[in-house]
Amino acid sequence: MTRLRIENLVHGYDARPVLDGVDLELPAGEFVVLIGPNGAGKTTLLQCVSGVQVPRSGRVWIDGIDLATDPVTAKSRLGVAVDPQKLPPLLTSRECLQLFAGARGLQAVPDSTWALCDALALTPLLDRQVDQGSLGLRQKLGIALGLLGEPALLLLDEPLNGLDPLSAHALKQYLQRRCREHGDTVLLSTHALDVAERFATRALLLVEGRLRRTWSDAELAQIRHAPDRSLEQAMVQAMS
Ligand SMILES: Nc1ncnc2c1ncn2[C@@H]1O[C@H](COP(=O)(O)OP(=O)(O)OP(=O)(O)O)[C@@H](O)[C@H]1O
Repeated sequence: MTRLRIENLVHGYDARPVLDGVDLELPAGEFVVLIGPNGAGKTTLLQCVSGVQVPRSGRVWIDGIDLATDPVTAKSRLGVAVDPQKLPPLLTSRECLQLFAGARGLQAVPDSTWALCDALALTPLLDRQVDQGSLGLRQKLGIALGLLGEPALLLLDEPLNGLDPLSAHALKQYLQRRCREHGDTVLLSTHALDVAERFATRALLLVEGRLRRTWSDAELAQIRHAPDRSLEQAMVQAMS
């Protein structure tokens, strides 16, 4: 089953082109890491898939549903981390989770979300008001809220920035499990190349709005097991 299909996606801001004809097809169960230099268009690409940006042209299907013609159903399959700046400041983290669960049509916050809160060391802080939490805490809450209800396609834009190493590791393991055990698909942008090397089943290099290079699961495994090779080195080669 194809979780995400993108066809000839073009987007830009004012007269400036940013995405220059992106084609992509991601099957169920893939953990895909999007890498590329600053300004390559990674956030813009994720925002075109999540519907935050309306592309100038091209099409996006989520679980076979056209984002342009049936955005409500398409977005119901999506999990997108909530921006820590946009969380309700006066609610506690627990109240935010309950509110978002209701908005997703759930009777209660699912056990899987509480388990993620545990893994991210968020549980002891759930009754603290959002505006009294650290940025890292708000970021963890934004991730837990975005992944609530076990959506099939998870879009995460630099989710590891600001997370302590233990929480970052727990999140990577959680995402890997979602892909392996539930057949969910993750598309995660990052500058942390170890995520691609150690956790991903595919890495994509975006340069100037175009997908320049893809590393398959087998290629990533080769890089992982060769002491003299690294994705950093492979990325530099692909860029030159
Ligand atoms: N809202 C916006 N209005 C105008 N230009 C924008 C906007 N958002 C992004 N851009 C520009 O689009 C280009 C791509 O930005 P984008 O944030 O998608 O890149 P990125 O690959 O995510 O970068 P980074 O790795 O630095 O986060 C950049 O030149 C950026 O300045």
